[in-house]
Amino acid sequence: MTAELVAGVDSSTQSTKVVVCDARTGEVVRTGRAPHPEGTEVDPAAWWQAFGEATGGVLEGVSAIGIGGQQHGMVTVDEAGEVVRPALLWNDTRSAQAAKDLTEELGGPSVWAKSVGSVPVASFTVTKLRWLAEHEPKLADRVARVLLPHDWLTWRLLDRPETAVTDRGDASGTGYFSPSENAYRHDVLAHAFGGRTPELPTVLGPSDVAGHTADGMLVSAGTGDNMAAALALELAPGDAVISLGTSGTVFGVTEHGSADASGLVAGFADATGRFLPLTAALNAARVLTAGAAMLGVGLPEFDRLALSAEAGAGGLTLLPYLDGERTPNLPDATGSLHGLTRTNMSPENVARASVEGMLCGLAAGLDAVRAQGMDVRRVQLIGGGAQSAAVRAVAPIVLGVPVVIPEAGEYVALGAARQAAWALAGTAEPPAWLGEGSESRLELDEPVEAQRLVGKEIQRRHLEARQAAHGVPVKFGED
Ligand SMILES: Nc1ncnc2c1ncn2[C@@H]1O[C@H](COP(=O)(O)OP(=O)(O)O)[C@@H](O)[C@H]1O
Ligand SMILES: O=C(CO)[C@@H](O)[C@H](O)COP(=O)(O)O
Repeated sequence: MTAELVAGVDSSTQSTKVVVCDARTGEVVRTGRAPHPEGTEVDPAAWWQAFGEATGGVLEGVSAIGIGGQQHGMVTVDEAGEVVRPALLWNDTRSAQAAKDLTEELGGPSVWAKSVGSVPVASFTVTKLRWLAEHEPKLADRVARVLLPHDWLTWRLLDRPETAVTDRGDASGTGYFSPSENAYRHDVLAHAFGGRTPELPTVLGPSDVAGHTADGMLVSAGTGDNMAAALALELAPGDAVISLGTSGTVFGVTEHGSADASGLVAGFADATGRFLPLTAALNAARVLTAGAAMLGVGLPEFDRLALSAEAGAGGLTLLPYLDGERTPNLPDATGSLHGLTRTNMSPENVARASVEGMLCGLAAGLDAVRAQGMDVRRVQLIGGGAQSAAVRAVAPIVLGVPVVIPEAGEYVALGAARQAAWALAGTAEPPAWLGEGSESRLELDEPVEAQRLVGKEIQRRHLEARQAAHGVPVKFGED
């Protein structure tokens, strides 16, 4: 008997990735991939083209497909179904002032955290709509529908039906959806968008069917990329994920939603009906690629340099805010290197400080989700940056908890495929895909006590440098 096949798509910041899996076991039988253009403002047509390239020749015999996508991006569509302007992505910081204004206008951080689970920063769709209303009002007037990247791709795949769809996970990153009430806050949207009330996609349940393509493929609801990764990893209580892609995210699945008035933790929904408290840094894997480019080497040599330096980089501390920062909320920040001396100024130490600086931001994220009541006993490290040997060596030291690397895989695409298999099966629970396969996870060496102390010292220096350069208060261990 031939296996029934499902496909999952990850339309992330830098590329589209596709996996085709056996619907029963999750075994990957085919893959595809295509790059996205650079920039924080992208014509969605480029994602559609990348989707076509990545799926070309790969979807034969596939019964169902699900799309996971980068969160928050603002896709605006007019009455005729045409895109009004290029999408503003999650890492576009031009709406930072709009985020501040909206936070004040609608009652302050705790009111926002209680009503939509998160305090808006420039990443959230709602702030991008405010920016559009203020800076491009004529274009704003043309907007008939607002979609997220995964909503728009699903809608295109279904040949632009009258009603577009989304899911609770991705909707929770808009800033106008309440994960605890499971309902849009149309009032918040109208306020932000100067009284305009564009149509929003219908929010489907976790295993609902969005529709069928012209050639009969079932399409599932799809979700945001972090929610899709959580679905693939079948997270248990005590498990946190750190994803090192363009963004550096820290998240776990919880039964109860979070409402962090400090704004560090976003109180998202997950893709199973539960919740996904998450911190997101703007600077992750690209800190390593930028570091390697600056030193004039490739990634393997960059890793070798970082690994040949001592832990602590001879006293160098890199604050890696190369693209501004979101957590902490420093949209206009730039990166900086602290503690340079004639003795420690070497390529090895700079490479090491880049890896340590990136991971210190994520360690602060772990402390923030813990402060929201998340139990963190272990970290699963995923995303492109988790392939780095230097990251694998430094992560256990800086994060201070056991770290595992799941078997190499595209976890966002796998989660989207698992959702498609779930919708296809029509069962109460998603198919169990990990089973025995999870044994192939790589458990990284746990640090000895001396390394743990060095890790704490590296983090202390990071937080102190951050305070000195950006005035963010040091709350070591509970940041
Ligand atoms: N071995 C490696 N060392 C460091 N970074 C890597 C390595 N392999 C891939 N990357 C980086 O990972 C990033 C892509 O990761 P990915 O999770 O696909 O990102 P995104 O989901 O944001 O598109 C790129 O910046 C790439 O340079
Ligand atoms: O904004 C967030 C999470 O809130 C990002 O995590 C985006 O969802 C993009 O993810 P990557 O493309 O970096 O994986």
